[in-house]
Amino acid sequence: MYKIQTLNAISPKGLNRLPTDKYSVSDNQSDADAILLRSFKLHDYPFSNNLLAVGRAGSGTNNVPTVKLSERGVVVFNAPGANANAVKELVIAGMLMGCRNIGPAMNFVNGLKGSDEEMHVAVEAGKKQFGGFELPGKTLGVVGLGAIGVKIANAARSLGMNVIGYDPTITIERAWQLDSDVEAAPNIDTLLAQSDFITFHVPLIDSTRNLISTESLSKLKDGVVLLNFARDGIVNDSAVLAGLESGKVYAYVCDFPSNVLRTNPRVISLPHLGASTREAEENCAIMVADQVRDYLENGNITNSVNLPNVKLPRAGLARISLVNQNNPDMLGKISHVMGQAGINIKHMLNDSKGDMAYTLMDVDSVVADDTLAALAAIPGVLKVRLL
Ligand SMILES: NC(=O)c1ccc[n+]([C@@H]2O[C@H](COP(=O)([O-])OP(=O)(O)OC[C@H]3O[C@@H](n4cnc5c(N)ncnc54)[C@H](O)[C@@H]3O)[C@@H](O)[C@H]2O)c1
Ligand SMILES: O=C(O)[C@H](O)COP(=O)(O)O
Repeated sequence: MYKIQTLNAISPKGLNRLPTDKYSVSDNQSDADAILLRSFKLHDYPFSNNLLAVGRAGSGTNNVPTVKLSERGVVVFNAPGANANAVKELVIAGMLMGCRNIGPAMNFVNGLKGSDEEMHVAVEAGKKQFGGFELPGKTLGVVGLGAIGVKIANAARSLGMNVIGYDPTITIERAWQLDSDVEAAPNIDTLLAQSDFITFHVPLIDSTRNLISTESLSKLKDGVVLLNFARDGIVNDSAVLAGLESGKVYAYVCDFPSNVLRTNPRVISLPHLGASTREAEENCAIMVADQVRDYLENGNITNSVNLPNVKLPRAGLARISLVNQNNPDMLGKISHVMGQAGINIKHMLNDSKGDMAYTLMDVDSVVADDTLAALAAIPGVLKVRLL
């Protein structure tokens, strides 16, 4: 029986992929084999020695201590693209809310008093304060052309916007998905200087902190609408405040409220709602549950952020799975142990990702405990399982 610890509410559609005869799923599990979570901050979590996998039912993994887990040979999965449409829809809504002054206009109406007749008079007299502008012909800058950024760029094109994108590490798959009229910015400064709207869809890492800062503010067009549905810290709140006060920034729409900006009338703050649709929650939960299950039962890895994709159809009597450091001669040492035990390797797949590597072997013999112990004793081997 595999023990699964949930640390956030995970859609039952996903949890149902883990059959009850093989899986015990609970929010109060000791010695879990796997953890499923959303935005729970895992950095100080006491991991059990049994832990094999962490499944983030979502995209961003900055709440997961991936380096620490890699050192323990734990595979970290996420659900790339599974909530991208939900974020795309909210960003399009955010652009419209920003340029049509929907937040201040709603506050104005909520503050009206008197009879309906008096209200109608006040509405007609007051509405001119909230006149806005339209999307077609304006330029949207998309920073980060991954699962979400590409969808937003394409949607904005279909709304008649010009789109400029910046992503120095765009994948071939995403580039194929991108509308051919999306222009590639050679650097972020070009994008900042040309855009009427700028939206961020990058992970929070050192190089993406403060992409909008007091220094970069001067590079923006006057009256720009900024959107941050990526992470707190990518846009600097004090810089936005200065931009709003000077008129450089027309509106700021974000998913990460702060006290500096929350009550500013030109700011729309949402409670981290980007992925909170029924569809996205189900997609993420199903994707991550399937991936974790395939890893626990078959050793196959799909969509891991710290290990390579390795998938091998089952063949043979037994399967050995090894997580190891990406050091020279690891395969030689592994093959040597198998040879010493007189075990012929029927199929073998090995691949690496950064400092980590992964090996799957199918064999036609019974594998004794001392062979597994000899594999585990190879310096650099972090996890060995017989499946
Ligand atoms: N608000 C929400 O609820 C919500 C939902 C999903 C994702 N997110 C956030 O959005 C981020 C992006 O999500 P995604 O699913 O599109 O991820 P993704 O991995 O598919 O795309 C991220 C893209 O950013 C690019 N990138 C990395 N560094 C960059 C840089 N310095 N400049 C420009 N581009 C850079 C990468 O090459 C990649 O193409 C996530 O990491 C997460 O933090 C938020
Ligand atoms: O990175 C993500 O997928 C989002 O920020 C969604 O987070 P959530 O699952 O906590 O809503």
